[in-house]
Amino acid sequence: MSKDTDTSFVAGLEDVVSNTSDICFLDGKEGRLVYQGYNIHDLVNGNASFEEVVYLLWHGELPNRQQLDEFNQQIGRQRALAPEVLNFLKGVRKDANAMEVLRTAVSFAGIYDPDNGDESYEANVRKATRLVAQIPTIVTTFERIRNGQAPIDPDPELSAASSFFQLLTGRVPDEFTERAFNTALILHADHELNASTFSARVTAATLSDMYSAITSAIGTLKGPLHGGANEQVMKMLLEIGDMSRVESYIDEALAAKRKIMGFGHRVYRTEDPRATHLRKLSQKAGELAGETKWFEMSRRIEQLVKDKKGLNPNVDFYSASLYYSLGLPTHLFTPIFACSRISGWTAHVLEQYRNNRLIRPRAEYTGPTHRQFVPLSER
Ligand SMILES: CC(=O)SCCNC(=O)CCNC(=O)[C@H](O)C(C)(C)COP(=O)(O)OP(=O)(O)OC[C@H]1O[C@@H](n2cnc3c(N)ncnc32)[C@H](O)[C@@H]1OP(=O)(O)O
Ligand SMILES: O=C([O-])CC(=O)C(=O)O
Repeated sequence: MSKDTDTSFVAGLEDVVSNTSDICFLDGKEGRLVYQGYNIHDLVNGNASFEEVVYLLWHGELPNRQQLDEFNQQIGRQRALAPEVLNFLKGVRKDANAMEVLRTAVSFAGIYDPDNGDESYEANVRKATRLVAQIPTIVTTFERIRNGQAPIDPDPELSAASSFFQLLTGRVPDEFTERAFNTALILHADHELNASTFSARVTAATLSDMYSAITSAIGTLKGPLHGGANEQVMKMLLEIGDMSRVESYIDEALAAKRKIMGFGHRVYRTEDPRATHLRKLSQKAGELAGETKWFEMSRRIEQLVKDKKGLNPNVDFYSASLYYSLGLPTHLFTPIFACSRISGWTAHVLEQYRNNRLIRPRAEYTGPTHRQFVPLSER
């Protein structure tokens, strides 16, 4: 078959540049992650709030005091779910996968969004604000319902980090938990053209709506090669169970050519700069919880995988033991990733709408050509 394209096949689109973007700069050789010009280390060390980072990703500038107060109010006021979405959460099977519930609830929420059908840019910013506000409410409310607990009304005055714990447990978290969770939300907020963000942009580029794009992204984040890895890391730690079993577990897994979850990255060839913060927070959270074994086992796994395979931990590795030490259930780890990444997904969808072109790559055809059709009666 004649070839009508000059470009050659690149497995997994590795290093292929698909669009320009002002949102996030990733230097895989130096291990640098920059949101709209700000290094994540400066955002974390400067005690930025997650809300400031969301504003930065969407508008390209950090908010001043008045802009931040207004933005916090907008988010706080939009946390409550539409009754139809709440009823969906009450009716869905209690043993459902939390990411599947989130994916379906977000898709459902789009139908009841007050701006449904309005595709103006302003309406899309309002939809993005509702998504940032309501995804944590969906995640925490379903968790309570499935545990036989009554949903909790959101408190519009709380920060995103505090609100998550209040909606889950009914109590505002202590200072360390609030700070650690806020940091984790900042670190997961955006990451250039990762698989789920790309998926959101592909959907948006057909000029489909914001909720369709985010539904695509949630389905993509769920996979264990992407956001789903954080849950798999904790399952691995629990399965190993004890420091004495770490080395044999890793040796067996590597000998069987199984992937060690939370290691490796398509772009970073150095330490993932997010892991640097999450490692410290995991250690501190373990000390405060009075159980350091998950952190210590993680450190040992890190050493072994580095020595034996030359691989570094990614964002999903230390977030697992951190969340576990903060008392969060393992099956909420990937939905928590979505509570943060919704900021980056929506920033990219808005950017796609501002400067759109349909995303439609080609495949290199490897199947047969010119086969002779045989009628059904002769096959
Ligand atoms: C938020 C995020 O999405 S971060 C990533 C989260 N995912 C994970 O932690 C899952 C484990 N990691 C992986 O599967 C991969 O490293 C990915 C998916 C992140 C990147 O994948 P790719 O860039 O396609 O790299 P690929 O899978 O081809 O790996 C290259 C080589 O390193 C090996 N390798 C990569 N990651 C790992 C790992 N975690 N454990 C063991 N070996 C690994 C591969 O087996 C392969 O070896 P080979 O060349 O001998 O066959
Ligand atoms: O960039 C990627 O491929 C995956 C990742 O680390 C992220 O989405 O945070």
